[in-house]
Amino acid sequence: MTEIIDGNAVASDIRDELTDAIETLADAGSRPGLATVLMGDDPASQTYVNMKQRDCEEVGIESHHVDVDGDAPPEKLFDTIANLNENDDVHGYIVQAPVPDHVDYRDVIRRVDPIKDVDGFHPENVGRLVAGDARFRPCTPHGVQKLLESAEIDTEGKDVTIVGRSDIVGKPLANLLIQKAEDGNATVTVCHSRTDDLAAKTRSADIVVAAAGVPELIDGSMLEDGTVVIDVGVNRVDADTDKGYELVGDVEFESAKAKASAITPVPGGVGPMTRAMLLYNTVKAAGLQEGIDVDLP
Ligand SMILES: Nc1nc(=O)c2c([nH]1)NC[C@@H]1CN(c3ccc(C(=O)N[C@@H](CCC(=O)O)C(=O)O)cc3)C=[N+]21
Repeated sequence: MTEIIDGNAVASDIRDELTDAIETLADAGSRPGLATVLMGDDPASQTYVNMKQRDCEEVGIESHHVDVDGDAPPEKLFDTIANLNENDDVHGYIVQAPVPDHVDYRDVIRRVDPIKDVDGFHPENVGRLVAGDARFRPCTPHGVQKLLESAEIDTEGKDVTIVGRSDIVGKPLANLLIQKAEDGNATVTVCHSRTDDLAAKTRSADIVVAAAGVPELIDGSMLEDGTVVIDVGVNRVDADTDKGYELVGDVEFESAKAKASAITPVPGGVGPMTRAMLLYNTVKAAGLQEGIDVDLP
């Protein structure tokens, strides 16, 4: 039987455990605060921002939100960032990607105070992660590690094929999984759109992580029996539903499930974990900034 790894359940457990850490902070007179910044009106981004606000309420994190007009000059966004850097009630914040085309996301990230960079995207935090001294693990890669751990899937000595080389998933996850650590020690292959013979790379893997942003790129014919399949894709494709779209992963679920020993669904797999690990980083940020030791899950 193929195990369906339930991201909603694992994320919920993590939120429960974070509640204890948030109580420790409260006893010391501090309440963690998370802000989201959204420039423009991308509908998917608005959905995520709303979900993050609900998550915060559930665990007792104060949530803040700033909207920036999509047509505003980049300086408008930079001013928002400067204000958040100064705001002691905000321990962490994220600038939702993508930003409009006239803004360079790299210029944005560099302005975020690294101690408040709960996405883990600032060059200082990227450098620390690569050096094996991570402060904030990027939320999606960290969520993938926690999902594997929850399903008792050991990465030590395993061949992991990551499909996708993004700065927010593929690259940091590859770095985390090769580290000399209990949740690392894997042999990692990173594939991308220019990879020759992708199927050969996925077939030779013990664990496949699909993070290319291409709907149903990976199907069962590209997998050997017994593979663990982690689907990071959250693609909105037009469909005849109430919302006018449906969410589709980077994995063709049914054919992959027939081969996999364990697989994550979309929705309900990695997505909720990304949000849970954002709360985790916010609690960690609050502990660091307030000088309070917190126990993290
Ligand atoms: N600065 C920044 N940080 C991010 O972490 C970031 C970002 N920008 N831009 C966009 C991507 C995407 N992302 C998701 C988070 C949660 C779900 C999620 O919770 N998905 C649910 C369902 C969502 C739905 O119903 O639409 C699920 O898969 O079950 C998905 C995608 C964070 N991102």
